[in-house]
Amino acid sequence: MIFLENIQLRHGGTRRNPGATILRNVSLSVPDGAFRWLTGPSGAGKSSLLSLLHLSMRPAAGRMEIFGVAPDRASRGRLARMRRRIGLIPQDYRLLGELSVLDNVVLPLRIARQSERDSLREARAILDWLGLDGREDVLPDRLSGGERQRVAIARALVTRPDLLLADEPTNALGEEQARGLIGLFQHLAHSGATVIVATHNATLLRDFPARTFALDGGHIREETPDP
Ligand SMILES: Nc1ncnc2c1ncn2[C@@H]1O[C@H](COP(=O)(O)OP(=O)(O)OP(=O)(O)O)[C@@H](O)[C@H]1O
Repeated sequence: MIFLENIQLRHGGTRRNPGATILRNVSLSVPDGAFRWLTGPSGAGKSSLLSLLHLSMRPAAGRMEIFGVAPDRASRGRLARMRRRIGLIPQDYRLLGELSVLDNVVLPLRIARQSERDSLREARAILDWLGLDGREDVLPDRLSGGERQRVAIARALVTRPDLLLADEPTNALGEEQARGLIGLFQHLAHSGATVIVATHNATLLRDFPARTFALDGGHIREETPDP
């Protein structure tokens, strides 16, 4: 369960200068096992909201709970454990350039100290599903944009996160791949994960109807009901 109440988020603040307000009075709740779209014009605050939910940014004001825990009251160790339950597909992928495709995808499992054999098996299986078999040993800068995006997707999915945050996860993919991916995300939600996907893609929004948060100017302009 995700719960935000009157959240305010600022970027680039210092002690003297509080920085620009990016999110204003954002309140929302998302139950476990729900799929939600997040949409809105460029600069509306979608990536910032995902960073907040990824526990990469702290709100300047408001109340927040992820997995029933208020991050501002959690210990450092607890925060780290919460982060490990969250998968993020960033808009800019953030792959490690000196690591192969396979090592980028295995890394979160190594950090979680899973057995190396199981980790490699799981990473290979997900790379296969994403059509990246045969690309395991390649460095990210030798990949196409769509391949890079699929590596970022594999890295987020390999830990089987309880909360999956995806920032424009289909913008470098073909139509067929994009539809397959959203189908997979909805399947993950049916299996109990909470999935939030930021997109501008009107075709996907139409073809995969789900409750949608429409952000505009840093606040939720509209929350469409379940279709
Ligand atoms: N590190 C930063 N420092 C200061 N301002 C920032 C920073 N990152 C983003 N912003 C500002 O925050 C606002 C929201 O940006 P954000 O990237 O969250 O929007 P978005 O809805 O994801 O946009 P897009 O669809 O273009 O990705 C914008 O005005 C942006 O300029």
